[in-house]
Order: sequence, then C-alpha cells, then structure tokens
Amino acid sequence: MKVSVVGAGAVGASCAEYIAIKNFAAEVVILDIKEGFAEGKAMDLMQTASLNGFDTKITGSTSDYSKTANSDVCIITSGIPRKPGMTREELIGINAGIVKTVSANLIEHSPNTIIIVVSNPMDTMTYLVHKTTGLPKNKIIGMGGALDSARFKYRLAEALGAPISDVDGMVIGGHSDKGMVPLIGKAARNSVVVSEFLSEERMDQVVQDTKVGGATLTGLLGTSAWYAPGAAVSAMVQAIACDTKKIFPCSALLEGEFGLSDLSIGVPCVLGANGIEKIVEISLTDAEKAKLVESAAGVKATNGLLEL
Ligand SMILES: NC(=O)c1ccc[n+]([C@@H]2O[C@H](COP(=O)([O-])OP(=O)(O)OC[C@H]3O[C@@H](n4cnc5c(N)ncnc54)[C@H](O)[C@@H]3O)[C@@H](O)[C@H]2O)c1
Ligand SMILES: O=C(O)C[C@H](O)C(=O)O
Repeated sequence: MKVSVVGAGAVGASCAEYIAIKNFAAEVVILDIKEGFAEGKAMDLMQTASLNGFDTKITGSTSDYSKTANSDVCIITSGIPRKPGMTREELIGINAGIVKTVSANLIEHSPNTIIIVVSNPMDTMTYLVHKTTGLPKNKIIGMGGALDSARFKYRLAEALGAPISDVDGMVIGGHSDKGMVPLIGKAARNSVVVSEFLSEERMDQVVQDTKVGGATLTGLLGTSAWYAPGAAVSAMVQAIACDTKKIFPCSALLEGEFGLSDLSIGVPCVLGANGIEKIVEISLTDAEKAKLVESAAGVKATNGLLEL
C-alpha cells in the first residue's frame, strides 16, 4: 500500500510515523509547501527505521504531486491549526482554499485514491472535498470521531479507575467543542454500562471533558494536539490497508441516514479496503438523537460559509 500525507507539520509527521511503525504500508510520501520541510521530516523518520523496526519507505516532497501518484490512501493535514481561545470553525477562511487545492492535486495523480480529511473545521472540510471532487462518497472520510472516542475512553478510564483496555465508548456528531455527542449511555466497562459505576454528575463531567479535549490540549500546548490525531489516522488507514471492517466513527456524507442529509458528520462506519463500506445506523435514544440533530445544525451553519 502507498499512502501520501499532505502537510508535514505536527499532525502529518505523526500520521507518517505511526503508519510506518505499524509496518503495514510499503511506502509513505509526505508533501508540504514549505521548501525542504517534508524531505527533512521524511529523512528524520527514516533514521528511526532501524531503531523502531519498520521497513516502510518514507520520502518527502516539496509541492511535487507526481511523487504521490497512485496512492491508495491520501491524508490531508495541510492548513493552520488553532491557537488557544480559538474555535476550529475560525480556521475555515484559510483552510478551505488549501483543502480544495490539495484535494484536486492529489486526485489528479491518484484518481482512485481514498482521502482522509484531517484539516479543520474537519466536517466542513470533508463536505468541501465531497462537493468539489468527483470521488465516490465511500472514498472521502473525515477523521474526528476516532480521536474524540479515544479521548472519551481516556476520560472514562480516569473516572472509573480502570485500565483503558477495559473501557469502550464512542463519540458521534460534529468534531467541534459544542457538537460532539459522547454516547455516555452506551459506554461500558467490560460490557457493563458505566452508569453502574459512576454518578450522573461524574458522567456529565466525563462528557464535558471529552468535548473540550482538543481545546484543553491547545491551551496546554499553545497549538493543537498531534500524537493522538496521528494515532487515530493510522488506525483508520490500517483498517483500510488490512481490510479489517472495524467500526470507527467517521465524518461521512449522509443521505438520509439518522434522518440527516447533505452534510458530512461523525457516525459509526465500517472501514475496509473500499473506505467507508457501511454506515451503521445504531439506535439512538431520543436525547441522543436530539443532540445529533443539534450538532448537524452547527455543522450545516459552518458549511454555509463555504463558497461552493
Ligand atoms: N481532525 C482532527 O481531529 C484534527 C486533529 C489535529 C489537528 N487537526 C487539524 O490539522 C491541521 C494541521 O495541524 P498541525 O498541527 O499539523 O499544523 P502545522 O502547522 O504543524 O502543519 C500544517 C502544515 O501544512 C502545511 N501547508 C500549508 N498549506 C499547504 C499547502 N497548500 N500544501 C501543502 N502543505 C501546506 C504547512 O507548511 C505546515 O507544515 C489543522 O487544521 C488542525 O486544526 C485536525
Ligand atoms: O483541537 C483542535 O483544534 C485540533 C483537533 O481538532 C483536536 O481535536 O485535537
């Protein structure tokens, strides 16, 4: 499998590193607009190969998309990250133009690729790729829910005093501070719903901490996070590369699923060799449904800012 990562910044490099370390891809190309930057990151990562025990070949390129030709999966991380105090939605003005150009360049050289969109505001950037490229909808996947769910599990494990491997939970909805819908009623410790262990108040705290997970890290780091985002992308690429059919919440184009349409938003998806192989319409309580509908309205409002 050949994977291309556009944006050699914090998240792009983390994606490339985790993909390489998991050793399932033959080749990773990193591309950036900044002269020499992707080449430098690729060389630095390749010098970890003998230490970390991988055979994936990582190369870098400054804006030469011919190097990305025939990629099976392309990951878009190019664009600006937020600073403390900002929302992801505020990035739309700069990132929309970047994502539109980058996706067109990628598809010119890899017409059959699967695209994973990471740049924020991610659900709207994913919708933009749907609207401006001719790719089938199963091949355009937004990454947000896999990361938000990992943060949810981290907070659940903390509240439960349990190992993370004992905990399961999923976040659907928009990848935004207000729009995330952590499905706390379905979260479980080794198959036992967490309400058996946690008070309402503690569960509300877990939900709130999860929703502001990205903002909390941005406040601490001065820019947004990269390790867990890179790990989340690499887990999704692995599911595609190895055709595992694992379920991840992904930003997918909806056409009536969950009663929603004409937007891309986080819902449970089966990932395999064909990208999004199925949107899994899990049953939601009335309260969960109402939160998802409210979240969709927020994503649609941001989509409305796009010049399509
Ligand atoms: N979806 C998610 O869960 C998630 C998680 C983390 C970060 N993000 C988003 O990912 C994006 C990248 O974050 P980061 O921390 O890596 O930022 P960064 O500034 O470290 O890296 C961005 C890189 O993009 C490059 N770039 C800009 N315009 C380009 C273009 N036209 N072509 C090629 N490369 C270009 C820059 O030179 C830079 O190296 C941000 O928009 C951030 O908000 C999303
Ligand atoms: O928080 C951000 O702006 C980056 C990313 O969306 C995240 O959740 O880490």
